[in-house]
Amino acid sequence: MQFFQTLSIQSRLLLLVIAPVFALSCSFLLFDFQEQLQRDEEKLSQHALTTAKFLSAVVHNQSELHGRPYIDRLLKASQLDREPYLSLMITDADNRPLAQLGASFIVNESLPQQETMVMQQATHDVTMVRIFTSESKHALLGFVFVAIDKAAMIEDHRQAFIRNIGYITLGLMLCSVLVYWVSRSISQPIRELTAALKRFVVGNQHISQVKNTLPEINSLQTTINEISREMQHVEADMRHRIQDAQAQLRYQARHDALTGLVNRQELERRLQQALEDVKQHRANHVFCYMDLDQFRVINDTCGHPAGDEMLRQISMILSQRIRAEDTFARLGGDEFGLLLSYCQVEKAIEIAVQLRQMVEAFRFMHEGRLFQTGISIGIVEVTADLKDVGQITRHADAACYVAKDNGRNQIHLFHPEDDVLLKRHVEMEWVLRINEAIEHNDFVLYCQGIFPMQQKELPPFYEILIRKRDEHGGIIPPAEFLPSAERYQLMTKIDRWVIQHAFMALQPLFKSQSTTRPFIVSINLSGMSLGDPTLLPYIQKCFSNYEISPSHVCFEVTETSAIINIDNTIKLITELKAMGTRFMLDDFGSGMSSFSYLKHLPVDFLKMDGAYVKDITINKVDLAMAKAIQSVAESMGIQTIAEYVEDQATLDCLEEMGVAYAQGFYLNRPAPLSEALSRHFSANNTLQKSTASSASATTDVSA
Ligand SMILES: Nc1nc2c(ncn2[C@@H]2O[C@H](COP(=O)(O)OP(=O)(O)OP(=O)(O)O)[C@@H](O)[C@H]2O)c(=O)[nH]1
Repeated sequence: MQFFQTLSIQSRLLLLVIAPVFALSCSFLLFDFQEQLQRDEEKLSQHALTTAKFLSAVVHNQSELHGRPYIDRLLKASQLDREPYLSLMITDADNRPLAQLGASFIVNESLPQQETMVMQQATHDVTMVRIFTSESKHALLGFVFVAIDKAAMIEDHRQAFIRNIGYITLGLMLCSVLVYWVSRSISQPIRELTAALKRFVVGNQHISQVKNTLPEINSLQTTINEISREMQHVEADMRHRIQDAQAQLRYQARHDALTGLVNRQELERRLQQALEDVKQHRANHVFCYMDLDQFRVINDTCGHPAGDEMLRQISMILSQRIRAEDTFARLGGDEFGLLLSYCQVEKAIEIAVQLRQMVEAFRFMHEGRLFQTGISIGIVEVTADLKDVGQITRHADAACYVAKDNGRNQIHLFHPEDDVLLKRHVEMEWVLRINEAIEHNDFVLYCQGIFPMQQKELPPFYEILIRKRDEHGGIIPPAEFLPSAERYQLMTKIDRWVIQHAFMALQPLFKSQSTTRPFIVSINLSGMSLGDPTLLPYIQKCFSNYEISPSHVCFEVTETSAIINIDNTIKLITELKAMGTRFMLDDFGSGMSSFSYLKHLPVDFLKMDGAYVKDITINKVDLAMAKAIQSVAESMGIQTIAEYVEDQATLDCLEEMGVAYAQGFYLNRPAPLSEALSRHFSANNTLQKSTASSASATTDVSA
């Protein structure tokens, strides 16, 4: 059964049709062979007996044998000569042959006394009849023997049987060809369909097949052809949709959804091409940065959708004046960019004037009210000395700022001094934002661990770092706002905010858990705070308000700011140290006269400037500097801290040198204060490498 299941349709049909027919035919022939043989044998026996008796009667009626010629004629008349299996012999009383017909045979047995008898004689059945005289003495005249040659008869039947088997085999072979042809007409289309379906599976939807004469296969093929056609339609449809979607995505990626103008990314790409063109072929291109004047008035009085409508209308009007080879883009909000290709500055100014006039002449109607606006345009020529696209847009932005500053609805060609003006403007904006952040508590405290290397049982430090939250919940790094804060004397405010909020956050922890896993927080003080005489009482008040032990706090002062305010700094350090607070000299080694001032500053720790630590394993001078700092600190009983530790080799080198503490991305990255401290209480905070959980932090610039 198992074997049968593995056979193909063709093999199964051949097996089912040919094998039984062959077996049946052979059985039938065999049966027929035996029947025929038996019938012939009986018929011949009967014939032999009748013939023998006939001859014996004839001979008997003649009373004597009339010589050989008579007997021969008699024999001829017996019709035996037509029968191939019979032979006949007449003998005299002494069994000497008198006449013979057919094959010769010898009766060599002693003859029985019966008058008629059938004897088995080798391959012959011999019928014997005694011939007597008809007179009363009843004397024996002779014998008539009729023999059946059974061997010859069997041989003839056997050959006939073999011939018949041959005919049957031939017939079956023809039949096999027919069966093969029929089965092939079934299996072939199935094979073709299977192959087509396999191609279909790997993505070729063209599975149409030639028509087949078998109705069942035909119906299957028709169905599959229909599926194929349907799939081809679906595929073509899908391909079109995908192409449409891709085209739409490509369009959306390059265009502004509100106005349909090119967007900032596309404009920057074209600006890049223009810059390369200028550098390679000295082409003339001009870029204009345009900003609508007092646009927020429309938004505020008519609502955002009306503002959108106005932006759409102005975009449409200005587009009409812009040449096909130019790029007019919306950069966001009410800002537009215009790249004038192959255009001289004079011509660009002319175009800008026309655009400004068009905006001036435009009236926006909303709910029966008419609004008028202006546009400020900054122009910058794309020249080969410009570094990149960023510089082109910054210059254009600066020129536009000057145009606004000149009273709005103006055109201004970029001048290098404009950058300074813009920078100042940005800084002024930061002043506003920092004051707002202090008021609304929009700063966030982060911290980074500082771990002991020599005496691992010592408590770690956590340096408090400041970040600002933006309007979208993102985090702004301190490098963005601290320079402005320093320039506009906001650092004392920021330092106080940090001290107060760090103490507020740490108060419950110091109360409950500081004894189980002690740690020290390290807070940066700016140069401006060091010069502020009211800082000391402020810190003292915070210690008492938040019940923080001064021994849990360390203040970091930079070498340069300490030097500038040396007297105040020494006073502050001395007073706070008397209460138990520790001090750390930050960025040590960055100033020219670091060592000479060190002996005047009673600090507990020295933080080596990261610039030496970073390349300590590859730069011999840095290594020598670090060793010198370590050696001086050791001789003064001051412990050292190395920042910017970024790999194991640096860590090993510092440990071997005797540096007491290490800080850096290799150990841990800055993380929100609460997150870092909960890690402190849940983990073993001796020296350990940074983990993925702290990867959220950004590049650090200490506050
Ligand atoms: N309707 C609408 N307003 C937007 C969109 N994007 C930004 N704005 C608003 O556009 C205004 C841009 O104002 P600014 O360019 O900063 O200032 P202004 O009022 O135009 O004043 P000046 O530029 O100083 O002349 C802000 O009120 C934004 O809220 C926008 O897609 N649709």
